[in-house]
Amino acid sequence: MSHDLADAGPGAPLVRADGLQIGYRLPVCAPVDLAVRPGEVLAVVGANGTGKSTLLRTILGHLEPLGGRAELLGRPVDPRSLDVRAAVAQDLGDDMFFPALTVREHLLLTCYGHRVTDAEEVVEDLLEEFGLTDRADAVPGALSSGQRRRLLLAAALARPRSLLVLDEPEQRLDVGMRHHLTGRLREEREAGGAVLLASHDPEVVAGAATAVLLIDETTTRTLGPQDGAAAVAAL
Ligand SMILES: Nc1ncnc2c1ncn2[C@@H]1O[C@H](COP(=O)(O)OP(=O)(O)OP(=O)(O)O)[C@@H](O)[C@H]1O
Repeated sequence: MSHDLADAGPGAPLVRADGLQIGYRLPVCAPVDLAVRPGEVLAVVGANGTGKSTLLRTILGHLEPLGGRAELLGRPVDPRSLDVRAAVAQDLGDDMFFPALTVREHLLLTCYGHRVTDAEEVVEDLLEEFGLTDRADAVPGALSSGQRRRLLLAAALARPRSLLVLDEPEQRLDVGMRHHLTGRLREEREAGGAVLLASHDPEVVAGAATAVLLIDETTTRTLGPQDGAAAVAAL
């Protein structure tokens, strides 16, 4: 799963923010400090509209920071960098597909693009894991919303990565698949991967996170997984 990092030494944060101000001309929340190292899962939580998606997009370089600093792989964020694209898998929940490619072809394309050996086997396993085997020859337009979400997750997991960034991956999943996702994220960290995710799901937070960042307009707080899950449940 893991990809060698050019500059980051062992245990160095794969993603880091210092006094990072995020928003659209005006900040949407308090400045953010965070670091995610190999083997850590940081869950960003907060009420609707507090800026979780904005934070992930800024850290990935899709949005410019309003102030402060963000780093990926120990360097200022550059989403075009080959190292970043090779090391960072992401699923931000956007239904972005090639309309004429099937489910299986999307996953194979992802594997080929990232030089996955035994791509066919990897893809068949992911189809099975995410309950998509029966839909492998369907095009995205013919899928249900939940099936499209599972395809996005499967695609993020089909490729090698050192850092996985997920925006509310539990959305549109049934209880069983949310439970599976929790275990999958735990396995990711146990294998030395790093995960940064936004979540509204107490089970995902309690079961997978190693730390929780609670954000709102005026403050940010770092909590343990159990307190973080309780904070999510109380939102
Ligand atoms: N493209 C945009 N231009 C201007 N404002 C935006 C844009 N996208 C989001 N916002 C605003 O920024 C704030 C933070 O939105 P964001 O989507 O980051 O919140 P969130 O915490 O992810 O919310 P949710 O839990 O509902 O997904 C909200 O007030 C939102 O309306």
